[in-house]
Amino acid sequence: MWWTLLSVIAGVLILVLRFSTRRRRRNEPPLDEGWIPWLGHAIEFGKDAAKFLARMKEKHGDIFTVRVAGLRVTVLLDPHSFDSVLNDRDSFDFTRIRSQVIQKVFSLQPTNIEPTLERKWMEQHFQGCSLPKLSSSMNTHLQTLLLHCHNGSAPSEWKQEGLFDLCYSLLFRAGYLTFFERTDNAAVAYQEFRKFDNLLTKLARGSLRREERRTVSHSQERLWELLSPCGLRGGSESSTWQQSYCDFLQQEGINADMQKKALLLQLWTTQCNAGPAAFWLLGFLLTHPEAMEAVKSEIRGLSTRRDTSFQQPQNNPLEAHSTPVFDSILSETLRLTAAVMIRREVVQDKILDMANGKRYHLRRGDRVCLFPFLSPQMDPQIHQEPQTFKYDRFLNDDMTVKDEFYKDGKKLKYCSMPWGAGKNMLKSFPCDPEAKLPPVNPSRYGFGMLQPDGDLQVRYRLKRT
Ligand code: HEM
Ligand SMILES: CCCCC[C@H](O)/C=C/[C@@H]1[C@@H](C/C=C\CCCC(=O)O)[C@@H]2C[C@H]1OO2
Repeated sequence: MWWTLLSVIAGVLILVLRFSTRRRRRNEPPLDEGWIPWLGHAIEFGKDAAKFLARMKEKHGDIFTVRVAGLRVTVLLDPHSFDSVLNDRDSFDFTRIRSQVIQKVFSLQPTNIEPTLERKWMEQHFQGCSLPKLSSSMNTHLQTLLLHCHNGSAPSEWKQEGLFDLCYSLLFRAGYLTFFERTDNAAVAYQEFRKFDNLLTKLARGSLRREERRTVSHSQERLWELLSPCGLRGGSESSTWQQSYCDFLQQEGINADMQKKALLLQLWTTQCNAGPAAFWLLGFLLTHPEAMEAVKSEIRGLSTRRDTSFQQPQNNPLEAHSTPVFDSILSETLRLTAAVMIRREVVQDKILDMANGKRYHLRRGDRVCLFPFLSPQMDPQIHQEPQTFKYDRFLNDDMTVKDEFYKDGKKLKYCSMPWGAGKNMLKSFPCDPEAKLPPVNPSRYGFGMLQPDGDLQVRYRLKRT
């Protein structure tokens, strides 16, 4: 009896292994299936994608195919060859992957909205004439929040807090007030947003525990509620970005339930990167006195100029002037901490031409993934000592912005890709002067700006000017 059962199980296992594994064909990239049936490398990938892909790069080179949760993913790590993928929209599609992840994370059903129509709407509301208005409103909200961030204590008194929470909370609330104009609930929205954002990578990978699933559902419900005025117009003349977006969705036949879910997607995409980016930028400055001195000196130089832009609270002087030192520090921060994954589905068999002349056959139904964080951003051939923060890495000797970088003697079109492939006054100190920045949370590779594992405690107060 036992023997029969065991041999049936063994037979099924052999069949699963036989049909779920694949052999590498001639002209295909090196194939690494991993040893766990079906899952392949999914666990290692989800735990720390950068570490896993660096190990695979070491083993196979700039292109290889790995098995991840039933899918074959061809990873391309040669930035000179990125355009072979990015410029071929007939063979590589991103709409299906995007809708799948959006459905999983935001419960948003795929719609028939033409992607170019939505992009056009976004451009109209975020770029061109709309941008200065948004930017000025953001600056005003930031200043107001900074003046009131002392919860009753005098603004000039020292306060201690984790820098990450300080930055994320400030940037989120200012962004929320700018886009959603709901003055009553920004702090509550932030609390719920952080709970949701903390579990978002697990939600996307389908690895939430039961308790975590409850937390996510509860935060989603609360956020939908907070964002929900779609269709329940307050004043008929309401002209917020939020109302206008809902009108656009309504015209495209999207019902009220989906509209509020779409608003949460927009809240997340517009707010999930700025706070963490501000944290890393300030964190690097606070732990690198030389960089702090250089940027302060650049700003002092600007503020002694005889112009009025510094006197208008709604203006951000950095927007109106050339600030190569600040720009270099920002580029260096993003090089080290922005980690998007550019994923595509291969929709027809394709011969991929690499910049070195090699050609690889890619199979229809597989996925392709570019991970610019590993290369170009952390590639030692492109950026010397890539793990080290060098504030002047993006500066030329004559103090102009440096944007020429090389790999294999050839100039790179992409030397850092924090923005993916789309077209698209506070005084503070670390509490401990020797403090180091916390390491990154490795589960967030692939989801935009990285977040720290831990925090950097700072003391801060508003500086009298
Ligand atoms: C350092 C800060 C930021 C980084 C690193 C960042 C990065 C990105 C990346 C990688 C994408 C995906 C592009 C693609 O699909 O190819 C994206 C999309 C987008 N970002 Fe940002 N972003 C930042 C800040 C912001 C801010 C402050 C806003 C708005 C207030 C914003 C609004 C958007 C929007 C609307 C999209 C399009 C989303 C979509 O396609 O549905 N981002 N961003
Ligand atoms: C999980 C939400 C998908 C949002 C889609 C939006 O177009 C992209 C916005 C990016 C987002 C990148 C992070 C994760 C995308 C995962 C999709 C995939 O695996 O292909 C984040 C906000 C914007 O920049 O960073």
